[in-house]
Amino acid sequence: MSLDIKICGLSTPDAIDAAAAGGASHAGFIFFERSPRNVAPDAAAPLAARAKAAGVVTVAVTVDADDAMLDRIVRTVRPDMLQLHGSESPERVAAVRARHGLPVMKAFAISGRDDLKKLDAYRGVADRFLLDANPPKGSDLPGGNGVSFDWSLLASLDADTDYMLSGGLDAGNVGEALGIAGPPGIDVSSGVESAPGIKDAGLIEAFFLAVAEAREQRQTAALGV
Ligand SMILES: O=C(O)c1ccccc1N[C@@H]1O[C@H](COP(=O)(O)O)[C@@H](O)[C@H]1O
Repeated sequence: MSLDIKICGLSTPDAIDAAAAGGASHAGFIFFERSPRNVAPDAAAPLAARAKAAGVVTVAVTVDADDAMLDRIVRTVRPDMLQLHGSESPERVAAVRARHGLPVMKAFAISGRDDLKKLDAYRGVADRFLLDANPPKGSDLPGGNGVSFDWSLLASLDADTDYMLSGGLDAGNVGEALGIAGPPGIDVSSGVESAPGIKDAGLIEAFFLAVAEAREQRQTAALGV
């Protein structure tokens, strides 16, 4: 089974290259001023072009952005996909998708089974889901907090739900997350940073190695070797 891997919060050519070299399927760029990973559209444009040239799908991450901001990002950065990480309604997701003609990944904060029911109103509207942890109390950010949720909750998701598992992943826990949830995609940001907003090529490489190791182990176990 294939696995999409998104490295999020990229802001330098070196980090793009490390993500692409490791085999990232998606590269995320944060357009949210309060984030230490925030990039201006003008600065993100050449980075996104670099990721695209390496065959990586580019994702613009926004939080309750208005049309003017989304217009500017789409015009300048030309992302392949939009990630809506705020409290966007199903109607807003549909409107954004129609206005820009781009696939939309809608993010949800998960802390219990009831949170997964919220996805239902977005089925057939969002192209994909991103399931993240609830931000810790007092956090200024809706994502990128390095916090995980109970991955076993995902066992109750419909098998055909297309999502990325996100929140607090790193090289040390991604194998366990894959084993418990078996997601179609994973997303990491602070787990591959040496400090908030500073991506570390060594940590990115370690993350991909941990994913490869875990997948190999699962394959071996499935074959009963
Ligand atoms: O990373 C941010 O600063 C951010 C800001 C605003 C919205 C979303 C953000 N990040 C998203 O959250 C996930 C999880 O991050 P982490 O791995 O727990 O640090 C990240 O991949 C982004 O999609």
